[in-house]
Amino acid sequence: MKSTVRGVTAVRTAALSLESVSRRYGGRGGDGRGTTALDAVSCAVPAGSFTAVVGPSGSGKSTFLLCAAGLDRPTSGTVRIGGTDLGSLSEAALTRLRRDRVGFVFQSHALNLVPSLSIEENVVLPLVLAGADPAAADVLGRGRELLARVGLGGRGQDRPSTLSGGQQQRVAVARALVTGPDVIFADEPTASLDPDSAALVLALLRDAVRIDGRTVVMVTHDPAAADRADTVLTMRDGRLG
Ligand SMILES: Nc1ncnc2c1ncn2[C@@H]1O[C@H](COP(=O)(O)OP(=O)(O)OP(=O)(O)O)[C@@H](O)[C@H]1O
Repeated sequence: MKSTVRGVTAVRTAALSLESVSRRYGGRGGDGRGTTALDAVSCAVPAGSFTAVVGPSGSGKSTFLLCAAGLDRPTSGTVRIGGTDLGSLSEAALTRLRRDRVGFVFQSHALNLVPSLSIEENVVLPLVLAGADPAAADVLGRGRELLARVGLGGRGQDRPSTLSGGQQQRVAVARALVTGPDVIFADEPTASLDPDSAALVLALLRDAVRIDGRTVVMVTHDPAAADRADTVLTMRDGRLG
C-alpha cells in the first residue's frame, strides 16, 4: 500500500511515519489557553536513513521525538513504527515496542546508563529486560561485539562512572543498537561533548545506518551534527517547514 505524505510517495515499510500528528498542552491551543507544540505534522522516514530534526528553541523538536518514539501520546494523528500504529497499542504493548524495537540515546550521558551496572551489563540491558539470560553466551557475545565496535572492547567490566562523557555516549549508542531496533532516536546526543567526542558519536550513528541499515532520527542544535544526516527536517512553531 502506498500513501502520500507531504507530497512524497511513502511506501508502507517506512521505518517511522507521522500522519497529521498534533500535540497540544494545557488547553485547546490556538485560543490563547494552550500550546500547540506539534501542529498536524506529517512525514515518512525511510528505513536505513539518517534524519536530523532542527529548529529554534520551543519549535517542537522534543515533542516530535517524544511522540514519534512512543514516549508521549499525541492529541490527534497517527504514529507508526515499522508499520505498527502506536495509538492502537495498550500501555504494556507500547512499553514492549519501545524496549524491543526502538533504541534511545539521550542528551545527558549521565542519564543514559545505569551507574550500578557494568558497562557490558548496560549494553545488554534491553535484551535482559526482554527476558534473555545475561550469562548466555550469545548475549555476552553481542555485548562484547558492540563494545568493540564503539572502541571500548576492554572496558566491559568497568562502571560507567570510570568513563568520560564521550565514552559513556558511545556505550549508549552500543546499547541502542543491541536489539537491532527499527528506529534509533537520539535527543541532542552531542550536546554535552567536546568536538572530537561528538564526531566519534556521530560517526557511530552514521555507521549504524551505513553498515547495519538502521534508521536514526536525531534532534540537534548542532549544525555539524545535522550535516551528517541524509535528511534535515526543520521545525518552526510546531510545523515542519
Ligand atoms: N509538558 C509541557 N507542558 C506544557 N507545554 C509544553 C510542555 N512541553 C513542551 N511544551 C511547550 O511546547 C512547545 C514546544 O516545546 P519543545 O520542548 O517540543 O520544543 P523544542 O524545539 O524541543 O525546544 P528546545 O530546543 O528549547 O528544547 C513550547 O512552547 C513548550 O513551551
